Amino acid sequence: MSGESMNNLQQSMDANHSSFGMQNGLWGLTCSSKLSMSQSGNTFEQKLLFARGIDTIEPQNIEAILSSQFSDFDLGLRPVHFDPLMGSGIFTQDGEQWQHSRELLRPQFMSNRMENFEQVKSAVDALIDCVPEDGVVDLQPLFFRLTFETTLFLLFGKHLPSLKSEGITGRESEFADAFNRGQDYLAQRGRLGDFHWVIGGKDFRRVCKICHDFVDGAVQKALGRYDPSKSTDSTGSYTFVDAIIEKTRNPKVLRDQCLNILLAGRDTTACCLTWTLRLLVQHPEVLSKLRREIENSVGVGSEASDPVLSQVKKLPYLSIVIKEVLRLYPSVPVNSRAATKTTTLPTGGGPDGTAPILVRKGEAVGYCVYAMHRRKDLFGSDADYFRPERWENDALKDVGWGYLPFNRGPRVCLGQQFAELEAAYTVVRLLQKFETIEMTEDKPFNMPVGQEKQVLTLVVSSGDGCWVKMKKFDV
Ligand code: HEM
Repeated sequence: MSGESMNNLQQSMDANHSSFGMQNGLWGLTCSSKLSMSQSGNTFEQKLLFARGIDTIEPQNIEAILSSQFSDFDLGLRPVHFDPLMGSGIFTQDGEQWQHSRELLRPQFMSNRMENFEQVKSAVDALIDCVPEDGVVDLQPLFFRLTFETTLFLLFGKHLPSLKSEGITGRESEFADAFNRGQDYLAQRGRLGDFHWVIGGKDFRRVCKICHDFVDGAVQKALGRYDPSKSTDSTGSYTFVDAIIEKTRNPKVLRDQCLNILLAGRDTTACCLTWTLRLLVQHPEVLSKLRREIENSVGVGSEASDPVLSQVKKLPYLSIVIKEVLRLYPSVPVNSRAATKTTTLPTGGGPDGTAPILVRKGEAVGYCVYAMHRRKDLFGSDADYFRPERWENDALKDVGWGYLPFNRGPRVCLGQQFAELEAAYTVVRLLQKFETIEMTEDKPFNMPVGQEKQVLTLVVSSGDGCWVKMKKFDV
């Protein structure tokens, strides 16, 4: 992971009043001080050269762009920025094309197949086996490999070309490296807005080709084994790619949809897991409370049995821990849409910033979930702190559009259920297997929450990884 390293997103936003919408693309955070801005509470109008845009952390406005005025907005330049790597898939489409993809993919996410969960289990076991004897390990790259492997499984099942027998958990594959680099390029293109074409040289073309060749190989295999007379393939299993093949055999369409899901599913969950472990280690009282919950429900120690799906779903403290992690570190921290016609947003205009605000056709509206999730008027005076208990007894039930880790509205995340389950299961297994998880002496992370080094690509990951020392339970 490379990308833009910064002390933290919030500081960058405060310093610049942010500018996450000006690029008329996705996650286009700029760091310019030459912007002309008019500030109205939580919504800002910005001008850069001839472009005007709106940035907002106002739930009402975000609800408008994502739901109540859905047709007034689209993805802006995202499809153009992402095209060389991702082509046309659910993540880059608008209008009828997007609707078609959503209808195609939605049933796959709904059918919560046990086979997927079994695969998550074996990938987590492999992760645990990667922890060295002395227990000192950076968990962040391991989480990235875990979610890469599980998302690939979701897409292709066991039928992957060129993966070694031990799976990609054993080594970073050429494809994984290329996909990482490709995403860095996409993030840079997003930040450059109309000038995205500056990024797109030989190396970018090379990584796109590696990714395309790999996915094309898996698609060809799936096409080869497809039997139209059966609703499962001839080996009895049924994967995302099989489902899409029932609607189209066009290899480019299949490649694009698969890459789009891989993009959506991998880094988001890996970042969630990284921040979860960092926050737990930084807050031993939360870690102990969580450990007690797991001990009392599914047991801990070398003899503890692998939890079943229904047990993982019924861990109330774990569920608010993950909720709180995604409040402080929403995997997609910055996002944007562009107006398809001249329209208004409910608030942010007029002398006191409470009147509707104009958005002209083509202008971008950026929204920063990261900053919104730290608003003290929404989450309390201790909003900057990690305190899962704030979610207890439905205390935040009225926060509505103020809490948005998975988006809402027609384009709400399709993988939410899968991601929550994968993250919860991984945490349970780690706490079952390891008696202690703590900071290392060499690389402690004592910075106050939010002030640590962060890396912003399409997601926000940790700039210092997640170095911990873990001790297994005695056998
Ligand atoms: C903690 C983990 C995750 C988080 C925080 C997350 C968050 C999000 C967000 C914010 C969006 C909206 C993006 C936009 O419209 O601009 C999104 C969309 C999406 N996510 Fe997730 N996601 C996670 C995991 C996953 C996983 C594991 C998958 C699939 C394997 C997935 C599949 C999708 C898809 C297909 C969309 C596009 C939906 C559409 O445009 O209709 N996500 N996700």
